[in-house]
Amino acid sequence: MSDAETYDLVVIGTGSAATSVATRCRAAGWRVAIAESREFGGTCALRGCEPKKTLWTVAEAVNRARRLAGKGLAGGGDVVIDWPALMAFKRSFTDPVPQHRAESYADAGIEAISGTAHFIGRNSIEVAGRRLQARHILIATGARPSMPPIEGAELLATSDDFLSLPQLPQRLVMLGGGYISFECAHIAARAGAQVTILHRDEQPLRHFDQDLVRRLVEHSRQAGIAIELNCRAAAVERTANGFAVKSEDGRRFEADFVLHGLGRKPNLEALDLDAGGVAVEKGRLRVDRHLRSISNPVVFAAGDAAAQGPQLTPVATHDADIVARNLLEGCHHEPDYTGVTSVVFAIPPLASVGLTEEAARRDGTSFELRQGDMADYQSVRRTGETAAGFKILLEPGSGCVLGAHLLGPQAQEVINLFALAVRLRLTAQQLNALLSAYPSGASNISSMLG
Ligand SMILES: Cc1cc2nc3c(=O)[nH]c(=O)nc-3n(C[C@H](O)[C@H](O)[C@H](O)COP(=O)(O)OP(=O)(O)OC[C@H]3O[C@@H](n4cnc5c(N)ncnc54)[C@H](O)[C@@H]3O)c2cc1C
Ligand SMILES: NC(=O)c1ccc[n+]([C@@H]2O[C@H](COP(=O)([O-])OP(=O)(O)OC[C@H]3O[C@@H](n4cnc5c(N)ncnc54)[C@H](O)[C@@H]3O)[C@@H](O)[C@H]2O)c1
Repeated sequence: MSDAETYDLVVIGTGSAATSVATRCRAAGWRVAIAESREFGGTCALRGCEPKKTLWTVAEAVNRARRLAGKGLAGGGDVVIDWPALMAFKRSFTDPVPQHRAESYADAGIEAISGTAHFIGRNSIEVAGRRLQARHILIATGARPSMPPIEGAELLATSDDFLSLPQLPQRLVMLGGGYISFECAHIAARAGAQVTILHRDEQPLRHFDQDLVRRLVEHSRQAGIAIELNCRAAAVERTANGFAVKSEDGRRFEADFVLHGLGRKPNLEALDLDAGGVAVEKGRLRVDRHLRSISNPVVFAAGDAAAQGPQLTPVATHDADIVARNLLEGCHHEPDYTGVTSVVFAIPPLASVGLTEEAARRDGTSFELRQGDMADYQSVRRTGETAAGFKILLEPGSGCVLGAHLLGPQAQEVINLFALAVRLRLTAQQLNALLSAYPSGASNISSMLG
């Protein structure tokens, strides 16, 4: 073991919650080290949003070609996904990331270290046989699949495995009706696989508007995805030619690949937080409203590891901004998760920002509702898509946009305008003042607001 090296900041992790803190502190003249146990780049760039969106883009193109077959697109019905070529295309985005990150750390003068970091004292980290002493430490270690109480859970494949499958298996069973299962199911189904989602209750994608979720479930079923509700996975076992999943109510599902879509939890196990005096409760770091450990003021947390907002990239980058400002300007900044936008990249996508009708009713918040089906809108018909709808919640009196929920071919883009409205407390009237390009997804907003 070498003597301790001293730093102003040691960052653990190289994902969306980590890098900008390291680069901003380094730009301010700080001595900074960053440690990573896997390839440099984190989940979003290597194993999450980015590779998933590449696969989704091709699956969506295939879906669109099939839907437009006979509507001027000759041969559209014959378009298929070439899975190995799709994987090669995906790797053209992901493969360069680690090297690129390593070079940018070196250019910035940040010491980048490969290895799993853990605490050896309140302000000391050990990684790759080196002891690093730091004025500040940032935990940005992300999340990992939770270990569910399912017999044979070690047989489950993860989203990492799905996103790098060399060949697509024929029969896939997805456990859990959340983001990962829906997104992977829609991609795999368009690539010709037989897909089943098992969800434990009646409300898959439970943070989304449930009327639109029901519409998406029905549409997914029409696209050939079997969705079993009230079906809690209880056990997985190997069979002669694959796997079998048993549900609590005794049903059995055969598969070649069984995906874990059961939720992710902060990735803290390897850190030896006790050695650092970093308090944890029920698997979550205890941080104050400045994202600082309540038990060790040296330590900050951000992103999925901090688990203060939803496990999403915009939350991780927002946390990173707050931590960088707390480190560089004094510790008085707090994250504000108002108007965090979220999209399930199903086909078509389902998007959401702000208050849902269900939450408003539960909390007794008054609202005016604008809702409707958009399947007949020209912008939707032109894509051949048949499932589209919206629901918007407005504050009575002021007309401020409290929440917006969209299903349809351009939902992932149009939702951002509503997100701006929710975050800045814009009114329906102000949103209606938009002179949007016509025809476009955004030009439907005035019809939605009525
Ligand atoms: C399949 C999938 C699809 C997703 N799609 C979307 C999407 O479309 N939109 C969206 O907003 N969000 C999406 N997310 C969520 C998003 O990827 C995460 O919220 C975001 O990447 C979290 O960033 P982070 O920096 O907190 O963690 P991460 O990016 O996970 O970075 C943590 C890093 O820390 C490293 N690490 C962990 N422990 C140690 C240790 N002890 N020592 C050293 N290094 C360590 C890990 O190897 C990892 O690289 C998706 C997630 C998944 C899994
Ligand atoms: N597009 C995106 O932004 C995106 C995509 C993928 C992942 N993510 C992030 O990653 C996180 C993890 O994704 P996820 O899909 O694993 O989790 P999730 O929390 O979205 O969904 C997990 C679901 O599994 C269900 N479940 C739990 N145990 C079950 C059982 N035994 N049988 C059947 N169902 C069961 C739960 O009710 C829950 O609805 C998400 O919460 C999200 O923040 C985001």
